Amino acid sequence: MSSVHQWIIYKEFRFEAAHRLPHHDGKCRRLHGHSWVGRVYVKGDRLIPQGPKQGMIQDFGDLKAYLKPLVEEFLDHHYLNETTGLESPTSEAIAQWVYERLEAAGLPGLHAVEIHETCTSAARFSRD
Ligand SMILES: Nc1nc2c(c(=O)[nH]1)N=C([C@H](O)[C@H](O)COP(=O)(O)OP(=O)(O)OP(=O)(O)O)CN2
Ligand SMILES: [Zn+2]
Repeated sequence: MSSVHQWIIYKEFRFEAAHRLPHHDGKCRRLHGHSWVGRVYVKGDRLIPQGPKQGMIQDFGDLKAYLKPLVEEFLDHHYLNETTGLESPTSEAIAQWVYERLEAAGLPGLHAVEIHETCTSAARFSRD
């Protein structure tokens, strides 16, 4: 009987951005900002056997390259309601938004995207 191997790695990304939740019944209705932390999780079932990426499922540097244009063009120092086009840019909605863009960019092994809005609040999006 053979065992199934699986590795999951993540790359963290950070951005400063403003948002508001226009339908919220509390303070989040008002324009405010966060130091957001995101994580993209990638899975793989084999380690690259040789060469400069030996022992990796994927190079963290390659993950960073997929994230960079998203962070620069849409997330860091942006108003998320405008740049994402989300009516209510919650952590949940932003996690899905990032996931779908990474998926469209063809990131191999994409597993999940996590968005931490504050030190105590986060959401994770993945597909079954
Ligand atoms: N499920 C969600 N709930 C809330 C979201 C969200 O994206 N998903 N967002 C907000 C607000 O944007 C708010 O900025 C964050 O809320 P909260 O964690 O309550 O922030 P606090 O600073 O009050 O956190 P404490 O650690 O409790 O002080 C609201 N809800
Ligand atoms: Zn907020």
